Amino acid sequence: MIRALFAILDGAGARNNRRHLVRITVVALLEGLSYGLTLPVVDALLRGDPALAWWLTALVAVALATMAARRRQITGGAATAIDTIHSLQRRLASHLAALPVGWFTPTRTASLPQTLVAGSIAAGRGVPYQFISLLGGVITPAVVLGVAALADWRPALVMLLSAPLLYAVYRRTTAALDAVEGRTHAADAEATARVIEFAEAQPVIRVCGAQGLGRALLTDALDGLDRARRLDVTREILARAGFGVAVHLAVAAVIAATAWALLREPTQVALLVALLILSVRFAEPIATLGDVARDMRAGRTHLARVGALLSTPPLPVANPSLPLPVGGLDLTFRDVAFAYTAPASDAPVGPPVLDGFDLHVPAGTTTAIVGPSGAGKSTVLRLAARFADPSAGQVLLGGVDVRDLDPDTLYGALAVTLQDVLLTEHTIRDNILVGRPDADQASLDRVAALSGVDEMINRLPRGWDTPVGDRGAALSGGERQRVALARAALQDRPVILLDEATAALDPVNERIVARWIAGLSGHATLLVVAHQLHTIAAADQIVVLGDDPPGRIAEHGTHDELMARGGRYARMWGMRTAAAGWRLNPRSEGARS
Ligand SMILES: Nc1ncnc2c1ncn2[C@@H]1O[C@H](COP(=O)(O)OP(=O)(O)OP(=O)(O)O)[C@@H](O)[C@H]1O
Repeated sequence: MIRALFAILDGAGARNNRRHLVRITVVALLEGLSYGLTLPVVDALLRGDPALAWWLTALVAVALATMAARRRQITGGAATAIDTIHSLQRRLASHLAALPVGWFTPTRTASLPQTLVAGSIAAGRGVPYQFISLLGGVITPAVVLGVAALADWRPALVMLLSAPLLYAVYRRTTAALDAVEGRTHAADAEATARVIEFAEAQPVIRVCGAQGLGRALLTDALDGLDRARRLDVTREILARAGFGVAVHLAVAAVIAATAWALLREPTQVALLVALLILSVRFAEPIATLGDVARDMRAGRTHLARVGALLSTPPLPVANPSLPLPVGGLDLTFRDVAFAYTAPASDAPVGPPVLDGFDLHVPAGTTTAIVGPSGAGKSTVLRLAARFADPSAGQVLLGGVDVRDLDPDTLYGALAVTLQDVLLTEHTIRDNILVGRPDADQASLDRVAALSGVDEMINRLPRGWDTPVGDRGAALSGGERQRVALARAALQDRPVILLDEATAALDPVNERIVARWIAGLSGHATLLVVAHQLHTIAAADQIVVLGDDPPGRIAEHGTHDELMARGGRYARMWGMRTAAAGWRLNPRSEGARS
């Protein structure tokens, strides 16, 4: 555990905890000495030895020193724990911010609160609270053993022999419990992910009448957790009982050895009594190890998780000092291949989504990507934003491979609006200001007008100060997209990536997106994934991502060029235009207007 703890501490944290280990060691030594002094005191008392006064004075002096050292240990322990928790949580937060976006799968995300909170608390408690028992359980008996050896070697030898045996029992029981704890945590994370999924999917589950299926998935996960916990508790009880029996057997052996050695020597009765008292003192601190075993085991598991998280490599940057060219930036995909991989391994989970994909978006121009659902349009944007890296080929921003750019440089050049708009539980103003916190009201008004947010502000009673609710739940899909568009426009970045929200497929939002694109084109390099062809008809370049062969551009050109060609794009346009003409007629449902 100590290795796991020091492996995750930074320099200052390690120094603090090392200093505190010294305090604990001093207390444990003094405690062992005061236990040990009971031997000469009892011996002198029973013999009527005049040296009793000296031994008593020594015992009182050591007891006072122990009290003072313990006081220092308690105050120092609290400060060490608080500092450790605080600095570790900060490190974990900044490490998380540097991890690749693809790392955040639902199961990993579900276990994060436990790793962040329970993990850092375990690190904080490790030395100040758990090592007290651990070191006390080792150092204090060692001192007692030393004192016993000075009086008589036979009980001391039994104590010495029992120590490795007790240690072996302790290691064996904790190792078995570690394995169970690991399984419990995995079941815990799985159940948490299922609970979140179950809660979030409620509307779909109810509308589809799939309550039974939803509940079955949830109860399966909870049953798994229940089984793991039962096993955990059973093993815990057996382990504690086993260790307790081992400690009592050790005490019995010491008492038997003492009695066997000294009972036949009537002159040594005083020493016999003193050694019997000492043998109990020997076992006492060891027995407490059993009590803290669960805590220590849980602590070790939490520390291992924190260690694993901290050792997850951050987004690799090949050449972080490379700067971007000043001014407009072009975006190039050069012979890119990409397949999604399983979270736990690098094994592809399906066929390549992109294969031999080439695209050049000149600086200051607008390129739109269209194509059938699942063709890989959003994936192109994810690669441009480096939410994932291609398995082959390159994505170049301003001529520089995005893998060579420090994340601050890369994200300093990009504004990204995804299909699933992410808003935080603050006001409309706060959510837009995330893009540029120091922006003035004039800038806010400008982007609000460009993104259709002005209409919302005028309509909503609290205007700019309207809370958007949990993840923007108080706004419609189209309204959420408008806030996100305003945020991206406020960022004023040379490159803007927009994945149109399918939740905003209505003529009003379509016009808003078209106006937003027109307002920014020429000022920034725009790459837009479009679900509404009308929003991107004015784009400088439209690329159609095909599914035959998949992951490649089937055709590209301007709207007029593609229409004149009469290929895929023209067919898509024709279908969308035809679909737009359909409406429900009260008299003949499905009739064309
Ligand atoms: N995280 C993921 N893990 C595994 N496969 C994924 C993941 N995300 C997307 N895919 C798969 O990759 C393919 C391309 O997905 P992508 O989201 O890029 O398509 P799209 O063209 O944007 O679709 P849509 O128009 O429906 O949004 C799809 O087959 C999809 O199932």
